[in-house]
Amino acid sequence: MHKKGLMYDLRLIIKGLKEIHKLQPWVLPVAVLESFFKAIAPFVNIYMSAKIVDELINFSYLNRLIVFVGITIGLNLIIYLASTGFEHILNLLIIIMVQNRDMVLNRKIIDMDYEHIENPEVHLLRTKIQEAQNQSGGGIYSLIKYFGVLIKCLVIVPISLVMIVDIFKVTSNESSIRFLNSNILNFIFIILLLIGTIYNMRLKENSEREYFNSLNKIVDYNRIANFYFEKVVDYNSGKDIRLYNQKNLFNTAFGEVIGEVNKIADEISLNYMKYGGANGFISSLLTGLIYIFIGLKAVIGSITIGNVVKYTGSINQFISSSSMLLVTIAALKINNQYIQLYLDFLNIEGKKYKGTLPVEKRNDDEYEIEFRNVSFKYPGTDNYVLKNISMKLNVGERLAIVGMNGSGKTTFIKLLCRLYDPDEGEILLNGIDIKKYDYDEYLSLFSIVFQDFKLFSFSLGQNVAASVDYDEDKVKYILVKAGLGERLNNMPKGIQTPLYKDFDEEGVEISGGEAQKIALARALYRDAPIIILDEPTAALDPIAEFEIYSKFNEIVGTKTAFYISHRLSSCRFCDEIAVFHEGKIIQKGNHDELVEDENGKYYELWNSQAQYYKEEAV
Ligand SMILES: Nc1ncnc2c1ncn2[C@@H]1O[C@H](COP(=O)(O)OP(=O)(O)OP(=O)(O)O)[C@@H](O)[C@H]1O
Repeated sequence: MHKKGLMYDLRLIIKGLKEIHKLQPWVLPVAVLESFFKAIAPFVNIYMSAKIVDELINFSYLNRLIVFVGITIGLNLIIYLASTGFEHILNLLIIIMVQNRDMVLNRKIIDMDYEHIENPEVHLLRTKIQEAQNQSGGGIYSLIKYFGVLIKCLVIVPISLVMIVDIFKVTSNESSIRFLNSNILNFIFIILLLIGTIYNMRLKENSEREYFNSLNKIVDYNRIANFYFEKVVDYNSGKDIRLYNQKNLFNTAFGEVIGEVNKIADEISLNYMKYGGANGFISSLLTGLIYIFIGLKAVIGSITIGNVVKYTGSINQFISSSSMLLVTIAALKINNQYIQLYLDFLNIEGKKYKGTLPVEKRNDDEYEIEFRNVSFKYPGTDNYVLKNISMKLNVGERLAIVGMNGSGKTTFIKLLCRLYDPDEGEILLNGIDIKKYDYDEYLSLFSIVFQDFKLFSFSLGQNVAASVDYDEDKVKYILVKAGLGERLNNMPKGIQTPLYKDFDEEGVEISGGEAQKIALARALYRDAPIIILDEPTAALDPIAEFEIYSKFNEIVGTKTAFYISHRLSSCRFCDEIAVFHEGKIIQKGNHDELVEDENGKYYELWNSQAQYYKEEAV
């Protein structure tokens, strides 16, 4: 929880401005210049109009009049050119700043420790930032906008005060007009003006606060609505929605959210009517008051007619800018919550210990891996998913990991490739704790196919090589090896064919089994010394599965291999099988040894599957 208060708000605004400066160093100076020129523009006209009117009334020299008109036109032109020029530059810079901001956020996610990616709180934080941006530009974008308005108000308020101050000078003591030219009238005017202005400011501030609060609520509902929308348009969810007739479920949930959003939209309109009406009324009173006061001063001759223009214009500028100043401060305070989200996200720290030790490059692929008393529970949970795991995998060996759903097999692999670090115990590579190795070098030892692998809407070749540039012959060779030769021949652009139709109409849709073969090919292309396959054949047809198994030794070669599967028959070719149960390794050995232990879990699992095959065969 962050401590709130004036200093907190100020500090946050400064931090936000520093971020803006990092994203695009020219945005702030250009915003200041743009606001400055916009702020002084009305005063040039107010001041020069007063001069021209006075000159017209006391007409003496045409030349002077021409000079005043010339100066007015000239200054207007310069200020117009400067302010529109800076406005254009600023808009361009803001576009660049926004792109850089998105890049910073995306890079942060890509570089983040994996455990943060799986953390729903981090996900929620990122979604909230995105929603605030989509909804109202909340965050960095709004900060630069409000900053510009703030500068403009901060320039206008003192200038207007300087321009007004003369009106309060008492110039004559003539008894008939003494009251009209007295400090008492000035005092009454100032008090009425202040009361009206402050009241109007409060009204505007309240109105904006309520508006922002309502927007804030909409951000939350929009997040939910977007979730449903994404699911509805996603063709993968489309099947389930239709087949299980979940249309009503979605329509009702969507309808409820839209209903809530509409309620808030009504609130906003009501709020505008309520505050807008009151604000308009007070503003009219104030304008009347100003004209009466200045008119009286003109009637008694204490100010010139030209100055009537100057004072009314300046007072109006003062009133509108001072209330805008307050509104902007309120808006900045509200925007601070989004700035805080942005900073919180950027400040998510990597907890992973990053070692520096280079991994020994071995031509013989002699890498030995040992788990020593490893225990682990997922962050934010209390249950150990792995308990006191100890095992050693010798060079070139194939280890099969079997066990019931949720017994910890995938988690074991996640620890091995340091997506998480163990809470207790250590994992060793050639006798050294894997944390000590340079992380990227360590990861380059592994070719992994997870069961929930993802392919992307790039070309087939780029998917296999996981890179923009690649060795085409090698990709083709490996695709054939992974059993995708025939499908490749049917692809319109061969390995250049884009996968999926997200970005390219010529993209091809692929089946689950084909996707699995491509994922396998990606692992093989990497040619790392340790290969990990998590349910690599689950989506394959029996023939493809048979082909992969029969080529398994050829595919794996001299590599060390970890192999997770629920099909025990496919684990028989492994040197060792580890049976996981409730986070522990309860049995170890090769198939023949394990199947002999009639009281063991492996025997139970094996028989339940074998029985199924036998029954099928009958
Ligand atoms: N990110 C996570 N956060 C919290 N708990 C998790 C997370 N991922 C997995 N678990 C839990 O850890 C346990 C082990 O999961 P794991 O995926 O390792 O099992 P598995 O043996 O691979 O299962 P399966 O055979 O179904 O793939 C499960 O109870 C699961 O709910």
